[in-house]
Amino acid sequence: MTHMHVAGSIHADAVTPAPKWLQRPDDVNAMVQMLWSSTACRNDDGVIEVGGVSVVEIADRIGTPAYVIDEVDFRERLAAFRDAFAGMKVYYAGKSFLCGAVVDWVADEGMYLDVCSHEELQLALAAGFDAARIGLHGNNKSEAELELAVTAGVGRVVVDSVTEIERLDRIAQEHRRTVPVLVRVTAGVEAHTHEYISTAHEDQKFGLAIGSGAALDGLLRCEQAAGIDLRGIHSHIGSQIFDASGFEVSGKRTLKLAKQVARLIGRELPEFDLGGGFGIAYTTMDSPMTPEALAEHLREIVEHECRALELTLPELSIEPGRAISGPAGMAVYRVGTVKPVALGDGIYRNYISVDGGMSDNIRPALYGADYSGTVGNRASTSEPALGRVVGRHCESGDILVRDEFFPSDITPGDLVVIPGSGAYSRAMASNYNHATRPPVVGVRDGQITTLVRRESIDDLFALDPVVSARRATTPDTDA
Ligand SMILES: Cc1ncc(COP(=O)(O)O)c(C=O)c1O
Ligand SMILES: N[C@@H](CCCC[NH3+])C(=O)O
Repeated sequence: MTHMHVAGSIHADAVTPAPKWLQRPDDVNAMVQMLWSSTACRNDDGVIEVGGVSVVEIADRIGTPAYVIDEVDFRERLAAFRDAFAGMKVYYAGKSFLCGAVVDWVADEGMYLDVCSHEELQLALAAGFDAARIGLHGNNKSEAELELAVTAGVGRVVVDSVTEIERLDRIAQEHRRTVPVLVRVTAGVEAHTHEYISTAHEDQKFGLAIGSGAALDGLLRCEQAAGIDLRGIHSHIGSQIFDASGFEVSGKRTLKLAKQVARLIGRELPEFDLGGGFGIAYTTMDSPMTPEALAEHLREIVEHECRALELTLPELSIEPGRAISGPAGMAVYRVGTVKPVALGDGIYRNYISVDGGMSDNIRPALYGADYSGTVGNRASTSEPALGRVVGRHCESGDILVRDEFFPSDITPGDLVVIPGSGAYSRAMASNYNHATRPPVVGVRDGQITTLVRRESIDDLFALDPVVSARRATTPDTDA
């Protein structure tokens, strides 16, 4: 077992018994509350409600598994970043979760949008988002993708290699445009997070390394490119980061590079993007910073360095994704089987199998990510028992919640609700074992709205020419 935490329930009076070191109800409640979106609560019947809708109603009407987004909470988090970072541009990182409704919410809150693929760019434009407020990322942007960025007039392209600089310059010139560009650099920082979501060390695919001189070379190439308007530097150190020290080191190294560039090109670069990566609480072991605290830290770091280097303060921007979409979402599953497995010394663990799994949340399998969970359809007074929520896929690593206390009377038909599921869950969902990807519903003021519909088996069959052809010629036996 890695560690214990409580996710349990939402109200102090119903909190699942906490470990000994966490016995003060106020502490428990505050930490547990952090995991959930702002309108989530357990109602008088012991059922979890969000946006004024009970998870029982959601499960009955929409089915399970389902992702549920608390619209009020999502918008509050957008606004909290916008206000805390006033004077800076806040780009919502669409990779964490993007759909038409989210594009609208980002636009309504007056914010910017970070897209990192041709498809995300197409979605944002199809949903009517102002191209000038879009930033495009990606380490291997295609010709078609860059062409769309140029012709649509995206606000900035963050370039990631010399090949891309040459490609973008050519495309921009073909269209007689000049494209605003930031150069993504790696500052050689070891961010305190999982290796696969750490992006500022130099031996990986993103960015141009400061240490080797590649970043300086890329910046100078951009400055000389007729199709490129070099605006500044971009540095993203990684994701699910709680500690500002990584930003401090990368800020120092990046601004030193900005100074060096300013000397060589005879002008200061007007923009600097610090990336995203701000951590959220998946369990009570995590303690995220507020947007206000983050803004203060990041401002201080940049102001201090600029003063020391005698640089004018550039226009700053950030790209939070998870910190906005993550806590706004929860996943709802139906329990299918409960299997107690003896661990020795009279201890057992309940393997709680639900109707989803690694196809709708790959993060535990991919990063060893830890989640919390609770029974959502009822409160229980039964003794807590150690549980592991597992999916229905053909993998023993198909785990959704590794260690959590659930009521010992948890039973098939119960609903398991997993908070913190708004980011990188639906966005990274797959069709493994031909699973159909779950829907995303928005809840607000007692209403359920489909944000992304559930995939059907017909959607999957339609991708398969053999099955499609045979179905077309086989009489319908269901009739
Ligand atoms: C360049 C860039 N910006 C922003 C983000 C968003 O990260 P997060 O969702 O952790 O805030 C990422 C993902 O790690 C990224 O690679
Ligand atoms: N997908 C990752 C973070 C995104 C990394 C993007 N550079 C996660 O679930 O934590």
